[in-house]
Amino acid sequence: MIDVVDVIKTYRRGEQRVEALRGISCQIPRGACAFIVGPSGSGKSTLLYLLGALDRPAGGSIRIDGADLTGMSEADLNAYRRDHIGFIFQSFNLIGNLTALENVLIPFLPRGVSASLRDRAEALLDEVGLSDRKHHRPRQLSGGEQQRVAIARALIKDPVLVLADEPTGELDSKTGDEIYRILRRLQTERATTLVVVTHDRRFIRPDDLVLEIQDGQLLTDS
Ligand SMILES: Nc1ncnc2c1ncn2[C@@H]1O[C@H](COP(=O)(O)OP(=O)(O)OP(=O)(O)O)[C@@H](O)[C@H]1O
Repeated sequence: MIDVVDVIKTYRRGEQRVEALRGISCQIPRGACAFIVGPSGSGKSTLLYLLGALDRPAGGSIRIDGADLTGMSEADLNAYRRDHIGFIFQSFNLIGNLTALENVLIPFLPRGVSASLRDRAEALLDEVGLSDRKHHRPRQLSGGEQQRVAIARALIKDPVLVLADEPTGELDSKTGDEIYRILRRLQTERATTLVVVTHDRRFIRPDDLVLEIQDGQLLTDS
């Protein structure tokens, strides 16, 4: 369960203060699929980054399965993000000179890769339909294939939470449909919580949680 209470985020832009989030409260049940929607500049990515421990709120609290992100030291926050949260970005963010398999293993490269971990990475690439692309580099892969590598990379650490920021924003609609099919299948199989920022509401299903933001405030939470 993700528990967000009265979260505030303010940015400085020169002399100006931008109130990106103005008291957001919501709960996302474990294993849910939640979509953050709203107009451009409303605070969607800001909320996603706070949930992903990439930044800290100026006020309020965020708990994930009881872990209080807002109370953590910088080192603990970095470790929490590294070990428990998977990220999927619009522009895939793969490392160009590494193969698909090596990209999936990135979260573990600094700590060493065991044979069983390598097997797990290969199995994940099989699951996202890239069995015959494991040793290709990103430039040899289509956008949809690159995003599938990114999905495998997000899942390799068995995260409690997967965050996706416009995951189909750079893909055509057919490829986008495919990416959501894969994401949802893997999320359901693993009972991982998935939170997605999108402009495209056609991917939202009736059982999903919809967090609609406008001017840094939540309009609805269901
Ligand atoms: N690092 C930053 N410094 C200053 N202002 C920022 C920063 N990041 C975001 N903002 C501002 O905070 C507000 C919310 O931005 P955010 O990126 O969260 O919106 P968004 O809903 O994700 O927008 P979009 O749909 O266009 O990506 C905007 O006014 C934006 O300009």
